[in-house]
Amino acid sequence: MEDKNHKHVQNGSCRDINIAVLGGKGVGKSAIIVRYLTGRFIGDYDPEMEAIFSTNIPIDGKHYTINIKDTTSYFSGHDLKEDPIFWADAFMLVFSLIDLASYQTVQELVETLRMARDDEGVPILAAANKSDLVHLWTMSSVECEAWCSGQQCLFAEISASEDPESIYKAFELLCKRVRAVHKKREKLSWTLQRPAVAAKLQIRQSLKNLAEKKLWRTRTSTM
Ligand SMILES: Nc1nc2c(ncn2[C@@H]2O[C@H](COP(=O)(O)OP(=O)(O)OP(=O)(O)O)[C@@H](O)[C@H]2O)c(=O)[nH]1
Repeated sequence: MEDKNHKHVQNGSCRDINIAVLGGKGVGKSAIIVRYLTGRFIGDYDPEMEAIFSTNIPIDGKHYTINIKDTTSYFSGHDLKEDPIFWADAFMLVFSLIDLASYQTVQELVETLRMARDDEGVPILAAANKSDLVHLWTMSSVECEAWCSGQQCLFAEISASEDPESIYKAFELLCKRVRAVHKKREKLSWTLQRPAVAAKLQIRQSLKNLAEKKLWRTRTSTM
């Protein structure tokens, strides 16, 4: 996504990827974004600040503009404002490995976002931050990862203060997943614009439905 020195590359025609960074209070949302965009770790941020930051980067040879929304804290899925939910192409849900409540917030957020956007296949990455404070962890990173995989969420263990590489990799993973979703959508719309292909697919689907119906009838008649 970036060159070897993690310099963000500026270039001409770009597609946009909007990423909303959500999570509980003090989990490190601003620290992660600043680390990603500037390569630096800064100790304190204005907690009221809500802003969008942009950068141009290449992903697999194509140029993208990544817009990152730093949101103020959301303590539960019910407090979530609608704005970032429908603005984003992908979500980075941050929790702190030293704050169990922040993990529960992320679990609630996954449920809320799935309900709001699931049919669109919007990628979600759960970012377990503050991995450097290993002596203070209140949960097992392995268990968090297992939960995420059960929810079809991406997972990354990161540290904004000590491990910049982990932050770059997490954003890269998320952007690549967005690109895969875009590609799938483009392929679908290409297919739907070609009546002959669409008709072929429809016939194939009807035959499949028919076969399933027959199988179901056979099963129920032998019960
Ligand atoms: N040790 C350690 N501290 C971190 C890390 N990331 C953030 N912090 C610290 O955690 C505190 C909160 O970080 P912020 O980036 O302000 O967190 P936030 O989620 O944006 O906070 P709110 O906007 O108030 O919800 C700050 O004191 C950061 O220095 C990390 O990876 N390791």
